[in-house]
Amino acid sequence: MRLACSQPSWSRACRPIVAREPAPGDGADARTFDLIVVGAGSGNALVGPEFAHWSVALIDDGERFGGTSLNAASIPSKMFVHVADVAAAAEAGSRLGLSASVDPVDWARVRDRIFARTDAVSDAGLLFRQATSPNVTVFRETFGFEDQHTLMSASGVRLRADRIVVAAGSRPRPLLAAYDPDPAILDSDEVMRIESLPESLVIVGGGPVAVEFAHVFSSFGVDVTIVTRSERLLRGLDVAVSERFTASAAQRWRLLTEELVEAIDRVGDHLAVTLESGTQLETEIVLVAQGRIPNTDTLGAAAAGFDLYSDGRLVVDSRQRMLSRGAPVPGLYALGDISSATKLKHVANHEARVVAHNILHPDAPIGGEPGPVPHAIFTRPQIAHFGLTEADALADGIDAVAVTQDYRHTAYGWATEDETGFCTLVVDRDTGELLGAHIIGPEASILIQPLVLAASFGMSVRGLARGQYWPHPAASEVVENALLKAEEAL
Ligand SMILES: Cc1cc2nc3c(=O)[nH]c(=O)nc-3n(C[C@H](O)[C@H](O)[C@H](O)COP(=O)(O)OP(=O)(O)OC[C@H]3O[C@@H](n4cnc5c(N)ncnc54)[C@H](O)[C@@H]3O)c2cc1C
Ligand SMILES: NC(=O)c1ccc[n+]([C@@H]2O[C@H](COP(=O)([O-])OP(=O)(O)OC[C@H]3O[C@@H](n4cnc5c(N)ncnc54)[C@H](O)[C@@H]3O)[C@@H](O)[C@H]2O)c1
Repeated sequence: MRLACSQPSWSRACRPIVAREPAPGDGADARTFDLIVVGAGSGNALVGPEFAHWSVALIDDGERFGGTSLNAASIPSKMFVHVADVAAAAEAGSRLGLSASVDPVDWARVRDRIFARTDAVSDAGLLFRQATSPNVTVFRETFGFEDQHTLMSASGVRLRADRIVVAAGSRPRPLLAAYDPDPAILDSDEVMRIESLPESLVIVGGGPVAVEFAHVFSSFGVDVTIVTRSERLLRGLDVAVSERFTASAAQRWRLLTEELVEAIDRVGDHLAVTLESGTQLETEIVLVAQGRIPNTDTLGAAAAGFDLYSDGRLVVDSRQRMLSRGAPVPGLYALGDISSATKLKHVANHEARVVAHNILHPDAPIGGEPGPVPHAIFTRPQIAHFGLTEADALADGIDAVAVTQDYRHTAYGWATEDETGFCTLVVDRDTGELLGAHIIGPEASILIQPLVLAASFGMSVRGLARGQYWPHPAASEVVENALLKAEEAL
């Protein structure tokens, strides 16, 4: 297998920048702006027309402009997932009386269609900022804090502002094992741009990145092995969902649980992966999917005196203000992966709206989450969830009841011959309100939304199913029936 580029396309040669002790007069020779935004992912979206009269420095060191979601995460990965879904649906046709198969996947066409679209959006976004946003100056290199209001780049550019937004995101956590750098040991930033499909892939990790890419590559005919230290995949989810998914995954992928990678060695065309148990795997490429670490180190955030969690995230209050020694630092805000415990794009987007409002309207600040945060995982089958599991609710001393509706007992489930899908609702017996919902099955990412709506607006499940029409025989009848069961159980 050849890689599209010998260097990881997303690697940044950024060294930690250690801040000096702030000194009086520091930053005097710096270029001064009304606002500095570090990170052109969700941070770029924050700078709307309402900032037209502000001078803004927009800093981003990514090889492609526009942040992780556009260039290396949610958007391209879901474009690959769509192709994988089409391939998987064709393969599944035999159970329904349809003979269909997938010819060898034209990887180059699949990949190039996706990146032609996202690269064009990235290029257009940069052009918009550089050519048609006269108040915005774009800086394309790594910056670090010199003091709490001054940033300095490796090349010596110094910028200063009273208001700074830190939206610098996160990066893949490196593999803790003995290995020499090898172009076939990849992270999620890199794996989508490989030159050709490998015959085999070992994925290290058991979270969303692992299971989404396992679905993509296995649907494209790659022999996939997952190595995870946990006893099952997606361990943070509702236990029944995690168990059902793990059982289904084990039928399609080689699954090695409670295993750690000890070493990776190159042997000719292949990599030899040695696990702590002594098991040896031979593979063409390895995908490291062991979570992400916030970019606070490259920013020198600790040395600048900002409060950090033990996992390296910036501490912010409900208004997204950055803290130093427990107190908000005037004018400084953070958002997205660099500060949020929930590393999701819709969370970063919401926080960007909060920050923009609070900068523009300091006398009428807003903050906090608008409701439960849904999380959809685009693997096969899809998974979506929010809120508490039944076990969480009981542990919190809440009088909760949980009900489960299987897909296979609905007309949609008959049509698709679904055997694995279900929807579990966790409901507060006192109020009838939804505390959580956990869905595994086709269209889960869409089916979750009426439940998010009900929970966000404090609706009781009483009357929720009967008080509206549900199109028959759509997948949404799974949710309708679950709500009817919940009402009966109260
Ligand atoms: C493979 C994958 C799939 C995902 N799929 C989904 C999904 O389906 N749905 C979902 O909601 N979420 C998904 N996520 C998570 C989502 O991508 C992130 O939560 C989101 O991109 C975070 O956005 P952000 O604005 O915080 O940071 P980013 O978009 O990462 O922006 C930060 C920017 O700051 C720049 N930067 C960092 N440090 C510095 C510095 N010191 N100086 C200058 N610039 C700097 C970086 O180059 C980067 O461009 C996925 C993540 C991955 C890895
Ligand atoms: N559909 C989506 O919304 C989506 C898709 C992909 C990624 N994401 C986001 O991107 C982030 C990264 O995803 P991820 O799957 O890489 O991370 P994750 O943190 O969810 O999972 C990481 C996996 O690696 C394992 N791991 C961590 N450290 C390890 C170590 N030292 N040794 C062995 N195993 C280790 C964990 O046990 C876990 O199985 C997540 O926060 C997720 O929310 C979201």
